[in-house]
Amino acid sequence: MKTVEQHIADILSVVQPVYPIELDLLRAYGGVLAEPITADVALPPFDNSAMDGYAVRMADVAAAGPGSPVKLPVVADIGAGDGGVYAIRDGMAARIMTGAPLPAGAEAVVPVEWTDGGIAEVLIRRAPRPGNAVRRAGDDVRPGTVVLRRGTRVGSAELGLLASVGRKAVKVHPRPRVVVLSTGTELVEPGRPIGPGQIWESNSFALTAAAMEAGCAGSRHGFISDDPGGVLGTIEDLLAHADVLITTGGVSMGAHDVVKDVLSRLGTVSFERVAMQPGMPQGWGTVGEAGTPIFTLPGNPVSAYVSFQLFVRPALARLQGLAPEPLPSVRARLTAPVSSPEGRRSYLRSILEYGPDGYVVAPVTRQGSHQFSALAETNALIVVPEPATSIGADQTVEVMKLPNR
Ligand SMILES: Nc1nc2c(c(=O)[nH]1)N[C@H]1C(S)=C(S)[C@@H](COP(=O)(O)OP(=O)(O)OC[C@H]3O[C@@H](n4cnc5c(N)ncnc54)[C@H](O)[C@@H]3O)O[C@H]1N2
Ligand code: MOO
Repeated sequence: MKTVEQHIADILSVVQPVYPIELDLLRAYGGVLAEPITADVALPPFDNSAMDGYAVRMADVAAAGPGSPVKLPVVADIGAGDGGVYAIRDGMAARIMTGAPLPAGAEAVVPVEWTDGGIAEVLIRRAPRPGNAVRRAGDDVRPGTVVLRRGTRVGSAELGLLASVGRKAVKVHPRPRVVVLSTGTELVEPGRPIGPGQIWESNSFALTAAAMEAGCAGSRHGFISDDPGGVLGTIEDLLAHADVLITTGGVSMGAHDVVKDVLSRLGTVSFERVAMQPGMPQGWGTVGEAGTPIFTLPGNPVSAYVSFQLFVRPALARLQGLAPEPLPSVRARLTAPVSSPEGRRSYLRSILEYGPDGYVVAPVTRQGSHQFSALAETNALIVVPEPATSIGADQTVEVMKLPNR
């Protein structure tokens, strides 16, 4: 059997980033920058007021106090967006609004609350410190600064920053379109009644959401029954809409393991056994003219989910131009003994907590590949190395943190 590392390495040796494209800002949301972003101008571009008030010179207002107000003539009224050229000299004040350019000669802004709010003249009742309520040009960003690095995901803050440095569009690796298709004659759409031998389809929901959690545009195709013609035709149709295809089910030793049969005939997908539990039967390869990566994950719901996190997630990172990092892991103290089949690496569903003595991890009791309720209770996977068949309580183990949990 193949090791987990070998399987990841094989996948990553083929998967390439989605070709970067230039997208208008809101369309770029969720993509990953394929270029560094440099500010051409300073931010703010000019000295300006942080408050509504009066631009003043320090010598005039230093002595202002509640009992000794200072009266100054108001020589200008400067609003945000005012492109005029203004200056004040000793003995003058200018009325100024938040964001308005500071007049030449001004040394501070007195907030309107410290004054009588006068239009022609103003009475100032409190002395500002030098530079009060003044925002200097370039105090946010200096011209020539790289404000966003290549490989940054474009989220809400990044979009705001891109707009504020004047960008209309950016080059990004767009969110890969991940289409999830389940197979199985026993499957029924949730909401519909189930008959004997049937179950509600769940893998495609979990994996579509997991793809979204990994930064992709996930879409659920749903499920089809184990009919070779249908599976082949559906996969071919989906290729037009997918950067990555994920199927679940039909890859082990069963008489109706249709995904395996159909894709083996295409010859680009290999089906292997990886020395792990859950998730031993794995298939992956490329299909169609564009060489679209396809992952054929095992049908057992926990196996499909764990396989996604171990194998598909790093590939999706690579597709987005990101480092194909494994899930983050920590060392934690086990609260209860665990067991594992010899020669296979187990990923045991568990609850990881950080307490006064560091990380502690509690395995859940239901570790079956079909026991999705146990998975939903947990936030981590205990990694039991291949040679180990058991690990005692209080031992320290490696624990992978599951995303978004
Ligand atoms: N003789 C052997 N039998 C099995 C082996 C083996 O090595 N020898 N491997 C077992 C392991 S491990 C796994 S994992 C499964 C993988 O089987 P398949 O990928 O072929 O999946 P199916 O047989 O189609 O389904 C397995 C299981 O999961 C349920 N399922 C499938 N799809 C869904 C779905 N979309 N939503 C909810 N549940 C789903 C399905 O009903 C089965 O119970 O094979 C073992 N067998
Ligand atoms: O290896 Mo299977 O993936 O246990 O359930």
